[in-house]
Amino acid sequence: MTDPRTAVGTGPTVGGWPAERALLSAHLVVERPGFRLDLALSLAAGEVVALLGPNGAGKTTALRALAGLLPLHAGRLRLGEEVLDDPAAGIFIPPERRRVGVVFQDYLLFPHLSALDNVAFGPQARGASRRVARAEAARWLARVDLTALARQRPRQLSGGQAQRVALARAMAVSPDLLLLDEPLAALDARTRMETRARLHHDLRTHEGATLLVTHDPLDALVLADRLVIVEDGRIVQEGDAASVTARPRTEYVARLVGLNLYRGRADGHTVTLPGGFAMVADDEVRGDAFLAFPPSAVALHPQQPAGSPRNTWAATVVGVLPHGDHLRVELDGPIRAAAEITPAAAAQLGLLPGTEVWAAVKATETRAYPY
Ligand SMILES: Nc1ncnc2c1ncn2[C@@H]1O[C@H](COP(=O)(O)OP(=O)(O)OP(=O)(O)O)[C@@H](O)[C@H]1O
Repeated sequence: MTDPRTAVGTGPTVGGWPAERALLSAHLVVERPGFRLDLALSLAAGEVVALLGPNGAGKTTALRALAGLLPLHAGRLRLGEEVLDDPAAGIFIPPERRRVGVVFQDYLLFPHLSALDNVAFGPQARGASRRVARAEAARWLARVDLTALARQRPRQLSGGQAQRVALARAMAVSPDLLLLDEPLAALDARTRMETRARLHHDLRTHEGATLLVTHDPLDALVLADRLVIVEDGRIVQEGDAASVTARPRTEYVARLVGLNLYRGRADGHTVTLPGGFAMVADDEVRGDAFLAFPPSAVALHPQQPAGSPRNTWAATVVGVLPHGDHLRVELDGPIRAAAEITPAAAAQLGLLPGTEVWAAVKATETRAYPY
């Protein structure tokens, strides 16, 4: 069989596959008062994609449209060989007839049913006999290591266990598309870490495509092969974690990956930012460009540092916040920037809101790239 990844084609690709060969191919257009979702999404079989974005970006709307809980106003949704939604052609397949499994944020387990019957619900709703559905459910519970809890009701389960029952329930219908809406958000930090590792393992064995909606960059980085970032109903950036974190293209993405990011005009190694402040970067770019550097690259001094080929500027401290075992210092000046320094350095500088300092960043720690 020809590997579609090596097939010749000039069209758009998804995870290295031509988009027309993707398992899921969707153009989702949903209109709401004051909001329009307009996203093109393609997912390959076995691929895990994280949909990330700020509040109100349209992530849940996209997930609901894929599940069939919201009809498209325009566009088209194909999963495998089947068109699930195509308003222009008058096609709309209801949720229960889609090969789609959903894990909702609060899991939505039936409180009066045992874990086993919760998982058996899907296969039974799709026509399996009670006996077959329960056998199938037992197999799925074993797969997520919950056989011992099969008879428990949801209120007798911990958050992590309930999450895994919800996952088993979604997977028990052998979905071509698995949708996870903030699957770890309801868990405390410790359970979250363990459950994330479990989920990573379980998703690797899922043969269909998986779309994960999350706010948490760590979930996205650990669980997903590819990130799709949505702002105001549109995709603003997509790619694997390494390329997105190396070259953020919006302020939201820069904050997500913890970088200072600016837009300017580049002329070789110099990037001039709005307001006229110019910075020197290692990269050579011409024309419209992004300039990015991590807060950890910003050194703070009481006086202007002399004699080094650095980017330096006078700044005013506007805030100091703990950040892990460091402090994050918000600076105002010719540019707004965040610096990350040790508590010892902060004490030496006597940093308080209003303190005047000099900031310095080496050109070698500053990246410039076109947009
Ligand atoms: N039931 C609804 N009726 C009308 N508008 C809605 C409804 N639900 C959401 N919206 C609007 O649609 C837009 C997208 O919301 P959505 O919930 O999809 O964003 P989100 O990215 O999932 O946000 P969050 O991260 O806060 O869950 C927002 O402007 C929201 O106000």
